[in-house]
Amino acid sequence: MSALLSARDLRVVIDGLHILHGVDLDVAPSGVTALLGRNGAGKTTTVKALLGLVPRTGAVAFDGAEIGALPTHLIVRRGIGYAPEDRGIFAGLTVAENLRLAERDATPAYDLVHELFPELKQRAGQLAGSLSGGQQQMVAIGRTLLNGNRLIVADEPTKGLAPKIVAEVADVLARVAETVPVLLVEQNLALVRRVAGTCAVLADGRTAHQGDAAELLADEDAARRLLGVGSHRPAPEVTP
Ligand SMILES: Nc1ncnc2c1ncn2[C@@H]1O[C@H](COP(=O)(O)OP(=O)(O)OP(=O)(O)O)[C@@H](O)[C@H]1O
Repeated sequence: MSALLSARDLRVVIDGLHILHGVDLDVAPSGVTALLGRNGAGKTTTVKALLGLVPRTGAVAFDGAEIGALPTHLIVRRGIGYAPEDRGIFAGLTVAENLRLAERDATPAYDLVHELFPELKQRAGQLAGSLSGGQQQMVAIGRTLLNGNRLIVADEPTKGLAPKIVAEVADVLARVAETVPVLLVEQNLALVRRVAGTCAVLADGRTAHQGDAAELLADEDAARRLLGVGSHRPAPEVTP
C-alpha cells in the first residue's frame, strides 16, 4: 500500500537552531497514522513543516506530487486540512459561524460534517467558547472536513482534556478516519492503540521508528525506549 504522503529528510532550522535533522514519514492512505515522540521531539514542527508553516528543506510527496517547496496556501489547496494544537476556534462566534468561516469550496460538505457530528448541527447557534473540549475538537475537525480534504492533520487533539472527553475525541477520530485518512500527533497511547494503524516515532528531531502502531505499543521495551513510558501501565480510559 503506497503512502498518501511521504516526507524524506525533512529539516527545519529556526533562528539558527536545528529543530528537525532528517524526518522521514509515511502517512497511510487510509485510517490513522500516529506521529509520536516525547515532549520536544519535533512533532508539531514536523506537521508545520509539512504544511509549509516553517522554513524547511526535504522532499514531501502528497498523492504523487512534490509539495515540499510549495507555500502553505497551495499545499492546503491540494487537500490537506489542519486542526492545530490550540484548535484555533473563535470562542465568540457560534458553531455555525466557525464552520462558515472555514468554507473554501463552492459546495462545502455540510452533509458529511453533520453526519459525522450531529451535535454540531444541534448546537449550530451555540457560542463555540461554551462548548466542551471534545465538542470544540469536533468544530476544529469538522472545519477540515468541509472542503473535500484528502488528509486531515490533527495536532494533539486530546491535550488537556479530561479522560471522559478524551474518549469522545477518540470516537470523533475513529469516525473521521473511516472517511478521510488522518495524521494524528498524540501523546495518549491508549488512544493511539485504539485508533491508529501505523505510526512514526520522532526522537530529537529525527525519525527513530516507523511501523505498525499496535506492534510498537505491544513491545514494552521498545515503547519505553522510544516513548519513555511502559505502554502497559494503566492508561486513561478511551473506550466508551
Ligand atoms: N520557533 C521556535 N523557536 C525556537 N525553538 C523552537 C521553535 N519551535 C520549536 N522549537 C523547539 O523545537 C523542539 C521541538 O518542538 P515541537 O513543538 O516540534 O515538539 P513536540 O514534539 O511537538 O513537543 P510537545 O509534545 O511538547 O508538544 C523543542 O525543543 C522546541 O522548544
